[in-house]
Amino acid sequence: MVTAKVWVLKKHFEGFPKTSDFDLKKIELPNLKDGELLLESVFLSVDPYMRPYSRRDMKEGDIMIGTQVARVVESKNPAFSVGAFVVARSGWRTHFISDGKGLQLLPSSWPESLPKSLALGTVGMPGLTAYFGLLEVCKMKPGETVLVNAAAGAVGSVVGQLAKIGGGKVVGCAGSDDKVAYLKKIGFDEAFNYKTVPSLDEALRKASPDGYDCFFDNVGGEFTSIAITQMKKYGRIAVCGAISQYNDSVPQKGNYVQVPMIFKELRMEGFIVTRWDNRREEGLKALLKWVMEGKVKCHEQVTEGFENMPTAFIGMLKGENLGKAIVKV
Ligand SMILES: NC(=O)C1=CN([C@@H]2O[C@H](COP(=O)(O)OP(=O)(O)OC[C@H]3O[C@@H](n4cnc5c(N)ncnc54)[C@H](OP(=O)(O)O)[C@@H]3O)[C@@H](O)[C@H]2O)C=CC1
Ligand SMILES: CCCCCCC/C=C/C=O
Repeated sequence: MVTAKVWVLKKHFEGFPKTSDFDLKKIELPNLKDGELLLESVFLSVDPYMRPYSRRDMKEGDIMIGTQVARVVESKNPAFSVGAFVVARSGWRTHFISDGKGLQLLPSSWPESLPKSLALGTVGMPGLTAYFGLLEVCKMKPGETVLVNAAAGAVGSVVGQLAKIGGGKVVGCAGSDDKVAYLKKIGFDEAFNYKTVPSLDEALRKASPDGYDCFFDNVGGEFTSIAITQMKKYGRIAVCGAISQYNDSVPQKGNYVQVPMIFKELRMEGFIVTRWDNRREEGLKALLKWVMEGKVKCHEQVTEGFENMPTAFIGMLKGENLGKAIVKV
């Protein structure tokens, strides 16, 4: 008999999540039936989407949603052998039983030298978000200038590096001087700390006096209102995330987007990465290749211990992560 530890949403978040909104519980798992397998989480992901999706998809008492890299520890399913690693969407649990549906085996080409946790970051959902957002939503072309915010995070850091691979100029904004130094190290042409610049408008203008062809927006809110005025004619805005708004109890009121959109003839498109699930293999193959060639660098903010899941999640929302926020069980 295996005892799983799970984190449940004790109370829906009001404003910024608090550790008291979560409860750690234990669940006895039954013996396996034919076709089932027992998995043990090795790395778990904490992601911004958990904040808005918890309100939309969960009720109090539910196990927190989320993705992990897990190892098969027992199997009565011939498609999964003991010792294999999978990416699962099984929520915040140390152990779980699956019938195999929805589990994604790590590619057989996954190099031994590469941390498996990258399957939750650069070579996983956030990397795919950067890849399809830049390719299919921004439709970035060589020579264009790309702006990305939350640039030192899981998605943003990949966006900037892919824009460089694609022959663009890239400007990144992040919330600390260490993050800015990291962006310069991984090849961003311009980077600044949006929290300390006297004027965001001026900082954006200084970084690219001619304006921006593409804006990969991870933040929304006031940042977007200011950046949109500096788009070039026919610019494209990929609305990827709105993390500056996820914790609002009262919706923000900002400048409206219509006038700059009309006069600059902009295209602004929201997207969810799962739109390209049918091209997942293509995206992962490209990302894995660039990582192995050293063209895309990865950084992870690893929190040790399953008991620290809520702290890691809250820390990521506060901006404490450089690169992908991961919990190592
Ligand atoms: N559409 C889609 O399919 C997907 C969308 N997303 C979205 O992409 C965005 C980035 O996600 P991800 O890369 O995983 O997360 P990150 O690794 O970038 O972590 C979140 C970062 O957001 C920044 N941040 C937090 N609060 C604010 C704020 N009020 N204003 C500005 N920045 C803030 C912080 O960086 P800093 O220190 O720079 O402020 C923090 O480190 C999120 O909005 C997320 O919801 C992610 C995956 C898929
Ligand atoms: C791995 C589960 C599917 C994740 C989809 C994430 C979409 C994110 C939206 C905003 O953050």
